[in-house]
Amino acid sequence: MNALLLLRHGQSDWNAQNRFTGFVDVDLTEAGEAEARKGGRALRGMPIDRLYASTLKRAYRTVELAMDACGDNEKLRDAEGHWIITRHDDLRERDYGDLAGLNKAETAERYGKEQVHIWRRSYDVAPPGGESLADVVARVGPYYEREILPKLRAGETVLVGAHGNTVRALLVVLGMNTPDDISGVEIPTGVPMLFELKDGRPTAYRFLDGEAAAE
Ligand SMILES: O=C(O)[C@@H](CO)OP(=O)(O)O
Repeated sequence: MNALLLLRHGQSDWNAQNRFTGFVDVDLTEAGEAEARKGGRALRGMPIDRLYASTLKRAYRTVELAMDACGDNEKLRDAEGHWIITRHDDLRERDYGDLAGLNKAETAERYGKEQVHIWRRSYDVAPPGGESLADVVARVGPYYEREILPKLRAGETVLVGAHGNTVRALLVVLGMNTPDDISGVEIPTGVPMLFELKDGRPTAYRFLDGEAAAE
């Protein structure tokens, strides 16, 4: 049985500092690296055929660390021993535009909690100079249909290393959530999500907990 696996990156420097990140290419914290390894342990025994990630290092480094901790899957390494990961800009985090780099709590004090919540969690209101979740759906959806869905239909198990808002966008693309109820969905860092498939299309998902798997 094949599956789709989504993995939000581990904690980043700017997650830890509570700053809007978006397209800014910040690295993982040590805690984020540990989360990635823990997520990888939860993937042990999964017959993974293909790896995808965004072009941002917090996403592809999470996939690399998870795969290191996962063991096996040697066919997914290149001649130099690096993990073969298809990286694409369409899988990047939502562009936070003018908010990138700002502290989230300070921004809420300045513009009001409600306004900041709208920028962060509404479906179709974009933060100034940035992308709404609907914009992210419009770039992630076609990439998924074009690149990933055919692999699932061919029977492959695919791991995608992504971001909070690209995972949320994919939940809409996959029909797990709607534009109306996605605002209440938060994605934990470094915890793999396993999607069951029917005719290559995801029908349901659950989180795989690394610690439980390690025990
Ligand atoms: O700052 C960001 O890029 C994202 C993810 O960390 O933040 P938010 O959860 O507010 O959309």
